[in-house]
Amino acid sequence: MKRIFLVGYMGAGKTTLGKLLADRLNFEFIDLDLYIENRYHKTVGSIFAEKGEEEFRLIENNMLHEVGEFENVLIATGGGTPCFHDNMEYMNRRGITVYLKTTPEVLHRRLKIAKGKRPLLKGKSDQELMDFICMNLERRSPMYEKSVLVFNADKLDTYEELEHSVNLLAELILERLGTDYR
Ligand SMILES: Nc1ncnc2c1ncn2[C@@H]1O[C@H](COP(=O)(O)OP(=O)(O)O)[C@@H](O)[C@H]1O
Ligand SMILES: O=C(O)C1=C[C@@H](OP(=O)(O)O)[C@@H](O)[C@H](O)C1
Ligand SMILES: [Mg+2]
Repeated sequence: MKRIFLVGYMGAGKTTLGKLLADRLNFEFIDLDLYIENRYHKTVGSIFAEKGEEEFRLIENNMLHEVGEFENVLIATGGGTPCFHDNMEYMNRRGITVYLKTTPEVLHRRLKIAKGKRPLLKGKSDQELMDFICMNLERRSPMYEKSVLVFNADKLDTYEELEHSVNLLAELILERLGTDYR
């Protein structure tokens, strides 16, 4: 079953780490948000604004089921993906799920500078952002924790840290896949 799903909160590093990890494992990289944006010719932000979150979650569910049919792919999901519809169960049936786990403090530091293109965070003050992350992460964690693998993704800030994390995670996944792709 050569299909990997990265899950975790916004800012956990699914997109950043995912790209490098896919290269390392020789898997095709798919970012679910980008896949949706290409298909709908709209940004995630404008889908939220024009159709609302409920409609976005239906689109996300449909597109997940589409990419979940592909082989040899590493899919970076959106932070909310595991928390709606049958998505988490579906991913666990279709491949290896990996939870990129991060503390609220690290997420806050990253998202402070990257909240603009995330509709759920837009316009929040620093304090509001911290409160939202803590509350929302607590609610979502039980879904993330259903992943097959859990990986600490707090250290992705420098190139060295990122490379180290990619190496560690690649080892973990290769072990799980039971096949040597190196
Ligand atoms: N090149 C970069 N320069 C500065 N910060 C970055 C860079 N790449 C990622 N980050 C930070 O790390 C966070 C994690 O990025 P991302 O991979 O987009 O997370 P996710 O896909 O899980 O939401 C970003 O929101 C940003 O704060
Ligand atoms: O957590 C969420 O509900 C969302 C996370 C985003 O993806 P990232 O986790 O890549 O930021 C994107 O799918 C959308 O803005 C909603
Ligand atoms: Mg992302």
